[in-house]
Amino acid sequence: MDSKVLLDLKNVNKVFGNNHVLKNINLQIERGKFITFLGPSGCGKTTLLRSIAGFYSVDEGEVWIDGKLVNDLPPYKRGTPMVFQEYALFPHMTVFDNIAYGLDIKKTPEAEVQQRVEGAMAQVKLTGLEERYPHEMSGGQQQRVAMARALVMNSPIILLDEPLSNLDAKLREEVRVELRTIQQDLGLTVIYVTHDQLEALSMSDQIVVFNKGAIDQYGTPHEIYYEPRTQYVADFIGTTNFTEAIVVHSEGGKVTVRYGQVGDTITIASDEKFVDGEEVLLSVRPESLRLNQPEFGEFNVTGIIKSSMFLGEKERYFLVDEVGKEWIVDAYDIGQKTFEGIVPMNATADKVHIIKKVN
Ligand SMILES: Nc1ncnc2c1ncn2[C@@H]1O[C@H](COP(=O)(O)OP(=O)(O)OP(=O)(O)O)[C@@H](O)[C@H]1O
Repeated sequence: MDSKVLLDLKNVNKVFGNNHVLKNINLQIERGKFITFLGPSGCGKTTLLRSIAGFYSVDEGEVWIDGKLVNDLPPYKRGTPMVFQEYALFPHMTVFDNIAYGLDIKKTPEAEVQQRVEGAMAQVKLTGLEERYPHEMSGGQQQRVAMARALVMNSPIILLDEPLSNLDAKLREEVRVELRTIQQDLGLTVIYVTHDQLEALSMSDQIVVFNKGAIDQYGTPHEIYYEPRTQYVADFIGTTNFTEAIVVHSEGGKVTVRYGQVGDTITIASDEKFVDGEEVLLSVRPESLRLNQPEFGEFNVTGIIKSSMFLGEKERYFLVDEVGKEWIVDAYDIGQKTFEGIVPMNATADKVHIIKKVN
């Protein structure tokens, strides 16, 4: 086994009654990475996390942690602590006691508990706050206590299940940065569950996108965003425009497609195999489109601006093309200028992604 691989899931299946919740999950996670399980509610993220931690046994398949098959081991023997929503700190215990809890259960000698808790507190920069109670700490500090509680056990993997979901937007952003910094500084392997796309994109080394109990894509944030493998992934991550196209020619990683009413063609790079005549989808991100800049990109669409919306850092335009299809175009740096009412309007894109259709 490759020693870089810390967690290896082989053909994992989990069924609740007649609900097939995890379908043939195959996944390898490398040491020292921040991995995010991303998907809408009910797609199986938590079930997989709990199956890794040992709270659920899998119905089929194998769970390997650090080269060891752990299918039959209970949670405390797997050493993969989970941090839940609200961090599950004990409100009546001091920070020190909260962090020491797992060691106390294992009847660790007192001197060792003292030393390890102090070490973990120093790692997450909480030294000096030993005697505080959770309600006397900020949300970010509580998150760090929860991390220290996992660190003190010398765990190979830390599992976090939507740990920021109860924080307000501003604090969430702060704690995100903090969590990522701790993970990188200490070289931890973290699996993080969220349904928040921005959170996944901004924190992760790799993202696993779940679709109804199966993995649709496993890749870096950039790959997931710019090279979504399926329509589902493209749609779930951020906002995009889809349009139908037909493959005219495909050779050497370059695919030429025909699209739109006029039958324009464009050549797009892709690792996937396509055949001539194949029906495909094109995905064009709103920020890849530029209004009234014909030289900007090869892909183009013409229509009428129906409405616009001010979103702070950008203005979002809704353009309706000749066949009544609506396109979202995001324009940055335009100040007070507005394109509303100008007809016809042309938008061009420099980045277009091609996606296989699933039948
Ligand atoms: N203990 C259980 N018994 C029966 N069904 C369960 C159990 N746990 C989860 N499920 C079902 O399995 C499916 C996946 O749930 P899971 O919690 O893994 O999804 P999720 O992607 O984590 O969603 P969320 O973000 O809402 O937690 C759901 O249909 C859920 O109802």
